[in-house]
Amino acid sequence: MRSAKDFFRPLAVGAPAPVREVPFRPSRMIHFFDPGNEKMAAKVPSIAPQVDVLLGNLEDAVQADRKEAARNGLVQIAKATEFGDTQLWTRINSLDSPWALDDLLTLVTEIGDKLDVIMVPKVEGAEDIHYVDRLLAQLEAKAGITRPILVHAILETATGVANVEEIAGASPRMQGISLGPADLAASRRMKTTRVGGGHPGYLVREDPNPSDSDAPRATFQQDLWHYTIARMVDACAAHGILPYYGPFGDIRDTLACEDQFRNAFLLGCVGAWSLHPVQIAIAKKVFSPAPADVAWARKVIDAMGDGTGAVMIDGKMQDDATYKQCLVVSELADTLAARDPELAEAYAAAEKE
Ligand SMILES: CC(C)(COP(=O)(O)OP(=O)(O)OC[C@H]1O[C@@H](n2cnc3c(N)ncnc32)[C@H](O)[C@@H]1OP(=O)(O)O)[C@@H](O)C(=O)NCCC(=O)NCCSC(=O)C[C@H](O)C(=O)O
Ligand SMILES: [Mg+2]
Repeated sequence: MRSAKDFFRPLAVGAPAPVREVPFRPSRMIHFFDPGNEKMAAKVPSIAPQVDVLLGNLEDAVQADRKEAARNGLVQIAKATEFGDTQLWTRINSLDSPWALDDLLTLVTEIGDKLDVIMVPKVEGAEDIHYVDRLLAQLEAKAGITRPILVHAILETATGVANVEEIAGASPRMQGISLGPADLAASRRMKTTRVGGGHPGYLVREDPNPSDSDAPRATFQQDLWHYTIARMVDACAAHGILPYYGPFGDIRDTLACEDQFRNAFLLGCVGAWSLHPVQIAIAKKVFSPAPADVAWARKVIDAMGDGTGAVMIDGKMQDDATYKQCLVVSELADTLAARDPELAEAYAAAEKE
């Protein structure tokens, strides 16, 4: 067994030192595109400034005979594009596929200095992260990369969910985890045929009316993903990494997409995937705290002084714990406002009201 003291030592001679804390950079939307698709690739220069993260997807949704085109397309795009503050991520093929090794070999040696995070699909346990961790260190050393590339796992098998805590803590490279509801549904043998979102059949029904057994009984649709997201959020928080809702496949149902994203935001997620340009604005809106909430949080922080004790504000009791919640909202708002001048203005205006 390796000593805990070795955790922050490079795994290969010449590789950069691992990070001690995951940098919190805005990542409200991880925008997926297929780098081998000419139409999507042509949109990269205009989409990059609108999104927090641009992700060149090499895995599912890229046809088997287009895998190399996608990989090479990403190399070309990364070399030709100046991304500014926007992060560049990729999703490699799954570790048991014929493409994963070449994905890593090519991307790290060709564009490793531009890649912030590598998303690894279908992660089942710490051993998958350990494999990627060592290989990345060797490739970083070979390519002369000076800052470590971080790793993001997708939670999309029943085994992965069972092992989510060990995955979250498997390496200092771990940046975050996303829910992969489509593969997870298949892995669990759920009887859905969707990518994320709810299902009208997954519901709770109101009790019968004792005085009128024929009276209609209301039903309430439940969230299929609540358990998994809550578990993922706890695992991520315990290990200081970031949780994300994954994809919402019904592109036209922007309202339900917004609801799913908001549930995830309220439960602790910092972002979601956007699969189509129309989902970018939804994620931006949902994963940026509302100006009124930020103004309230700042009012509580100002009133609470050193954050201890109890006070009443507008009829509501505030104490150390609400102070801490308000710090979460206010600090997130500060980070996002530093990237987004419109948001900064909206927060400043709400504070004056
Ligand atoms: C979902 C799509 C296939 C829809 O594409 P399309 O039918 O072309 O949509 P539109 O006609 O509305 O597109 C309008 C224009 O916008 C471009 N476009 C579309 N999507 C993107 C994008 N993501 N980035 C950039 N540009 C985009 C179109 O090319 C049109 O251009 P033009 O004709 O010039 O105006 C498509 O959106 C798509 O493929 N999206 C990505 C899908 C994807 O990445 N899927 C994988 C992630 S989800 C997953 O893997 C499941 C998960 O792992 C799990 O297990 O849960
Ligand atoms: Mg998947």
